[in-house]
Amino acid sequence: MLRKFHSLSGLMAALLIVVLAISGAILSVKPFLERSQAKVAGTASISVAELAGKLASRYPGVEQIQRTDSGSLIVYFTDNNQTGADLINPITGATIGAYSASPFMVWVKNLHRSYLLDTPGRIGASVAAFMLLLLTFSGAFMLANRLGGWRHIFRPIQGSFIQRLHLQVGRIAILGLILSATTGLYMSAITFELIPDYQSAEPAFLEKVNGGKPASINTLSALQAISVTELRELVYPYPQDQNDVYSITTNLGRGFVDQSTGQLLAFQPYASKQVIYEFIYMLHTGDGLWWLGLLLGLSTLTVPLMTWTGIQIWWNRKQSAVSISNNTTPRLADTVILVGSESNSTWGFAQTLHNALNLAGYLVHTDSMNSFSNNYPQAKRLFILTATYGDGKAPASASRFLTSLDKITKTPDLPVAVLGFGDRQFPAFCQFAHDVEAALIAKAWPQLLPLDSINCQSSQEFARWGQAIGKVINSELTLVHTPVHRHTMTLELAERIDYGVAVQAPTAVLRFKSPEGDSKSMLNRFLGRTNLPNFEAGDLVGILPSDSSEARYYSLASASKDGILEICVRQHPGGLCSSFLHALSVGDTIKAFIQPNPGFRPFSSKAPIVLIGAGTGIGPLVGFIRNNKAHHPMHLYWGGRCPKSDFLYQPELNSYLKDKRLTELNAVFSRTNERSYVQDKIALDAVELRQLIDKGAQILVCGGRNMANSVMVVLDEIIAPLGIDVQTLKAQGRYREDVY
Ligand SMILES: Cc1cc2nc3c(=O)[nH]c(=O)nc-3n(C[C@H](O)[C@H](O)[C@H](O)COP(=O)(O)O)c2cc1C
Repeated sequence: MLRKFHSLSGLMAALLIVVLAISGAILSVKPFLERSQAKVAGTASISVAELAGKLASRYPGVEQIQRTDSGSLIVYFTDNNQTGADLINPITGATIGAYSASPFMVWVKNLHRSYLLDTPGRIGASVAAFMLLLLTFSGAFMLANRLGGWRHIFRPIQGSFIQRLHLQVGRIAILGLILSATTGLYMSAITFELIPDYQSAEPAFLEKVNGGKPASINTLSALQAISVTELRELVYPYPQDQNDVYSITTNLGRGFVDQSTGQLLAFQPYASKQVIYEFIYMLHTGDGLWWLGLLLGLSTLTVPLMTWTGIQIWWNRKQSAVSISNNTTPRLADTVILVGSESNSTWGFAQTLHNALNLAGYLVHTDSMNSFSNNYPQAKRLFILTATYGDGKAPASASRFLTSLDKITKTPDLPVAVLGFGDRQFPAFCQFAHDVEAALIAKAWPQLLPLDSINCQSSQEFARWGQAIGKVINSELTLVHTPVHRHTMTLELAERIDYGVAVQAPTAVLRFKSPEGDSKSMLNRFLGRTNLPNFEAGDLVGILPSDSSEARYYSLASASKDGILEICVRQHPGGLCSSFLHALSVGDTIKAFIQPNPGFRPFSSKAPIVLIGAGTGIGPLVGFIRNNKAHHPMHLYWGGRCPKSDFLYQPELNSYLKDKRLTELNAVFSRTNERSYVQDKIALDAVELRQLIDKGAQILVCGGRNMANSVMVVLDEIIAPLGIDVQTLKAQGRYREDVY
C-alpha cells in the first residue's frame, strides 16, 4: 500500500517536483552570492544617520535606502528625472556599482513560485510541494520498514546499486526536503489566505508633524540610534514637503521619523505572526542564513536523482512482476497459494508451483498473503511461499498477513505448508516464514508439511521441496523453476587459465566476453561500457549447461566495468556444469544470466576489509581487490593445496600488492610441509585481526561451508575480548559470507 502510493504519486508528480526542486536549488545560491558580495563586517557600529549623511552630497535625489537580508545596501535615486539604483559600501558610503536584479534569477523565481503561470501555476507549485512532503514521509517509512524499524535507520543499506543509491541519497536529504516542503507549503497557505495574512498593522496615521525646517539627515536623533545592520528600508520624504516624514522599517518594526526634530513617531513593533512568517521565509529561502540556503539547495538537488532512480526501481519491479495465468477464483479453488514477496522473485516460484499443480489437475488460486481472506470454501490445501526482509520482517506483499491471521476466530480444516525464501547471509534466515509457521501452530492450524526453507532462490532446493509435497498430496509434482524474468545472454569464452591438475583439483579461471564485442553506442564506448549487462564482483552468474534448463550459480570475480565476465571454477567429478565449463575452448559460447548478490560487497568506506577464502572462493575476493582503486586497506587470507600447482591468481595478487590495491597477502597451503589451513593462519594473526576488527573492519568470507564454519569459530575466539561475536558483526553488516 505504502509502496503503491509512493510509486504512483511519485510518477504523477515527477515533472512538477523536479522543476520545483531544480529552480529551488538555483535560487538557494542567491543568498550565498549576495552575502559574498556584501560588505557586512564592521557595519554594526555605523548608524543609519551617519550612512545617510555620507550619501547626501553624492545622491541629492535619493529616494530610498534598502538593506537586503544578505546585508547588501542599495540606494534608489532620481537624477535628471532618471531613476537609478546603486550598490553601496555601507562603511565608506562609496558606490560599488549600479544595481539591477538579475533577469535570470527573476525568471527562475517566477518558475519556482508559479511555473510562470500565475494563479494556476501557484496552485500547481503548492500541490508539488505537498506531494514532495508525502513522498518524503512515505519514503522514510518504507526505508524504516526495510531496515527493520526506526532504531536501525542508520544501518548499511542493501539492495541493487540503484536501490542503494535511491535510499542512501534519500536518507541524507530527508531533513532538508521536509524543511523545504513544509516551509513552502506554509508560504503557499499564506498566499491563498488559508492562514491569516502575516502583515502587521501599519503604524498609526500621523495627525500632526512638526512641519519645521528639515534638519540635516545625519543629525536626526532617531536615525542616529538605529544601526545599519538593523535597517531594512528608509524611504525619504517627498522633496520640499515639510509636512512629510521619513518612513523607516527595521528588524523590529515600522515607524516614521520627523524630518525637523528627528523624533521617532508612531513606531509599530512587528506582531508575532509576522516574526513567525519571516522566520519561516528565512528557513525556506536562506535569505539571511546563506549556509542553510545552500544546504537546502543541495538537498533539493537530490530530487532529480531520486526521481530517476525511483523510476528505474519501479520499472525494474514492473518488468519482473509476474501475473499468474490460469488463476482460479478463491471461491472455486481446491488449492490456494499465498505469496509474500518484496522484489517479486517468489512470485516466479509460485507460478511454477501453480503450473505444476494445474498440470496435475488441481484448481489453483494464487494471490498475495495480504489478500488472505480465510474464505476458500472448496480449498483442501494451502501453500504459503514467503520471503523475509528487513531484520527478519515481512516482505511488502505480506505486511498485513499476521494481523489478518490474528483476527481469525475459527481455524479452518485447511492443511498448510509454509516455504520460506531467504538468504543465509542474514542472521534472521527466513525468520518471517518461521513467524508465520509459529502463528499458524498457535491457531492449531493443521499441517500439510512442516516449514521448509530455500536459500538464495535455489531451484534445486525448490525442486526437492516439490517432490516432498508431491508425496503428501499423492501427485507427481515436477517443479522446474528457471527465473522467468532473467533474460539469458550468450557469452563467449575469451581466455582460460588452468591450475591444480597436479593436486587432483583441476581449477580454471574463465574469462568471458560478449560475442558482439564492444558496444557500438558512442555513449557506451565513452563511458567504457561493454555489451555485457551490469554486474559487480560478488554477484552471481547463473549458467545453463547444455542439455539442462537448471542453472548453476557461480560467484563473479569481475565487475562489468572490467570489460569481462570472470569466474573461477573447480571441476567436480561427475559435476554437470563444472565439467561442461571445463570442456570449453576459447571461442565457445554459453547461456547465462546475472543474479545480483548485493549482500556480498565490501563497504565503500575507508574501514579495513578482511577477505577470507579457500579454493575457488578467491574469485569474488580478487574482484574486490581489482576494483579497490581507492586503495582502502585490504587483507587477504586464502588457503590452497600446493603453491606450485594451484596458487590461483598468483601473478595478479602480486601486482595488486605492488600497486597497493592489496595491503597484505596471507596464502597458506595444505599439501606442503606446513600443512596449514586458512583458519590456522587466522588464529596465528589473532592480535592483528582483533585490532583491525576493533577499528571497524568488515569481513567477507567466500568458499566451502566447512571452511566458513571453522573460520567463524576461530574469529569468535579472537574477538571475544572485544565483547562481541560474529553474530553481532553479521547484524551490523560487517560479516558477510558467500558459501557453498
Ligand atoms: C534488503 C534485504 C533484506 C533481506 N533480509 C533478509 C532476512 O532478514 N532474512 C533472510 O533470510 N533473507 C533476507 N533477504 C533475502 C530475501 O528474502 C531473498 O532474496 C528472497 O528470495 C527475495 O524474494 P523476493 O524477490 O520475492 O522478495 C533480504 C534481502 C534484501 C534485499
